[in-house]
Amino acid sequence: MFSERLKNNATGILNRIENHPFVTGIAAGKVPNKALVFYVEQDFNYLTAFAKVYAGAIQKCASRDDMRFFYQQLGFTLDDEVLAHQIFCDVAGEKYEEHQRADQAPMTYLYNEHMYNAMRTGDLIDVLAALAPCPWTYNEIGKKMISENANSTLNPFKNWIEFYGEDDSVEQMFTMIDREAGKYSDEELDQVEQRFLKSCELEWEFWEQAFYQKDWHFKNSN
Ligand SMILES: Cc1ncc(CN)c(N)n1
Repeated sequence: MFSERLKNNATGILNRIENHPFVTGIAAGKVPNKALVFYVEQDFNYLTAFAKVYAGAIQKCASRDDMRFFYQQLGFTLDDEVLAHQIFCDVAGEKYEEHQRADQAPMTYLYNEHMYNAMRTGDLIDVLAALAPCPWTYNEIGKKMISENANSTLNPFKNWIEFYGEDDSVEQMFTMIDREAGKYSDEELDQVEQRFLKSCELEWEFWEQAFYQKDWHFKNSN
């Protein structure tokens, strides 16, 4: 299966994500407030772009079933994922409403443009490959934390861990990717794989950016 190849070739990156200090901090129930706030501000921006790419994907669908999947996921991104941001804000003692207008930091810009590029220039499989690492890596992170009992009632991130660890909707994306893959040559599938791996790398970059609050170097220089 093509999706197995994608996942296998991303194992190294997934491992680095699972061991990133932001992510191990969630499992341990301790993440610096500055990192949580930077994450929420950037993720609000990222999820807005993500929702627009889901909307773009609908235009590339041949069936109503595929359209419905993206439509439902669009609702999840716009409405349900608010919960994950709210948890981070609660832990940091911040009001969520005050963190929804930040400019894009460099990696948010890069990740958003990477997804938009797939939507503008690619087929359905390209869009799926660029989007799937978002739900995939979070589901893997959450499942691992649950398997290690990091979701105890003592952990303030318990609901965050269960929210992502129990959302396996990405499996439908991998099923669609496998169905679509049959239509493409080996060379074309190599390109699809590159889109997937770049998104996986950008997932790691996104944690890194928030943990160290990496912004544009010359943002406040004039
Ligand atoms: C950057 C990023 N990647 C993934 C997710 C989980 N949907 C997220 N909220 N933000």
